[in-house]
Amino acid sequence: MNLPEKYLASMKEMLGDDFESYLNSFDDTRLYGLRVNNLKISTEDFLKISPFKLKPIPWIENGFYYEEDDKPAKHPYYFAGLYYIQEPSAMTPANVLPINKGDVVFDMCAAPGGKSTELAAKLDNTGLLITNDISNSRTKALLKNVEVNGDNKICVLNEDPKQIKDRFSEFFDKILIDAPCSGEGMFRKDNKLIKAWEKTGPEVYAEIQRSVIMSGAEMLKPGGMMLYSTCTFSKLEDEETIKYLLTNRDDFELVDIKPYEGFSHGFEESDSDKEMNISKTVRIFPHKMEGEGHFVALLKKKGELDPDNNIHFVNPGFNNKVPKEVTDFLDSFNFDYDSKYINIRGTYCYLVSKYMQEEKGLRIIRNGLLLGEIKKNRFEPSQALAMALKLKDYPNVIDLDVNDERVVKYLKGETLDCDDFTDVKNGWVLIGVSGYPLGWGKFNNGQVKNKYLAGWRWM
Ligand SMILES: C[S@@+](CC[C@H](N)C(=O)[O-])C[C@H]1O[C@@H](n2cnc3c(N)ncnc32)[C@H](O)[C@@H]1O
Repeated sequence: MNLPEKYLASMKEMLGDDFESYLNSFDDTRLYGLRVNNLKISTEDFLKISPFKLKPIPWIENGFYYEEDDKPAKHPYYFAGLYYIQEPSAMTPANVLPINKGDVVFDMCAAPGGKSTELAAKLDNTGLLITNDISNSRTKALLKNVEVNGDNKICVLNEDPKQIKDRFSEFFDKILIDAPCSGEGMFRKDNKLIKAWEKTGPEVYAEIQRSVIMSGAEMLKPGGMMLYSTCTFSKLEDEETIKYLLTNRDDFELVDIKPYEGFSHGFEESDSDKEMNISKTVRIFPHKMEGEGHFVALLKKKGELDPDNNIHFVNPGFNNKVPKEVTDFLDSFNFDYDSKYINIRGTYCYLVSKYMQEEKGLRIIRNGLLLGEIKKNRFEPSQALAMALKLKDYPNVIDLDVNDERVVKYLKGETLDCDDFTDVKNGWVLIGVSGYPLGWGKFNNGQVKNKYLAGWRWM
């Protein structure tokens, strides 16, 4: 592997005696990780049904290493949203940021959703998660991932944080900034990032990171917590970004992160670094533990946030009449909703978190859970709604065994013969795999017309 001279020199300076073992780590086998989606399944239950050779990631309760030939992205449970595939050290930020049920949370640089899906699982469909990315094309993958995950108290935005910081001033209880960075920690995993580093190095990213973290500081409530992370080793992008924040905002302080034997401390190089407690930040190095590389800093904004009496902005609700075909459908099964928060936009219906601001002036990719579409006085439930349900909540279900060949046929968009399901009634049917929803079908005398979202099909 050809690493840039300038990069090697900076790593040598940073690591000293450890430099050789860092270089040797490029010969180690690549690490693959998956994180169980506890919104849908407990880690214990997942382990009972997992077909993969898993090994626990010691510092992440719901994280596991898998082996390359396991191919978890080609398994029906992946389509059911039971896990998210993620590099092990990248699981750390969302794991470290403490989330309470009911929190209003902002994931500022979120696409494709690796951190947001875990934050949403911790929220357990309470509160609000605003998940944002500046790149419009990347928000498409973000939306898909939060929908597969089954999240319903979400809003996906496509904004530059600078543009919205005044509007969301002191709005959030928790903020996660997984900043755009030069990606040095991913060099082992992806050679393309080395070329990109040569074109756009730490200096360019450091400027963006300072802007993003300062916007985050304004949007956090006093007493709230903010997590800053990168997947790079550059001090300029890591410790220096935190020092920039702490120098400019004396209402922020670093907080201890639960230790793990493989974690390294951030570099504390001067008296002022010591005063700022820079060593409370955590570095993950691939020669010290089984993770590719990350930097994580947990910060608190001074003040008090009382989890039992936390005041949020509450939206008065939408002033639209919800058509009867929509409420008839939603009332036909076990679904908890307040019709005041159903927003009708054209033919589409959304269930929005009561903590979300008005949409006007925001570049919204999705506000709330897309419930479905009204078509000629009929209601068609959405793929996102199917993913947000539990199979037991819907009365008309075809639950296929994971080894049943009809599961893959369904995911490929094919019509299914299901006359062995004698109890199923004609009409909307929720198709499941071994107890977990995959999507909708229309049952008609033993045949299922496939309603799985075309863009999500198994290829
Ligand atoms: C490291 S990636 C995020 C990965 C994501 N958190 C995950 O775990 O899947 C950084 C993201 O920041 C976005 N980004 C770049 N500049 C930004 C800015 N000024 N504000 C918000 N997002 C930005 C990029 O488009 C990119 O998707």
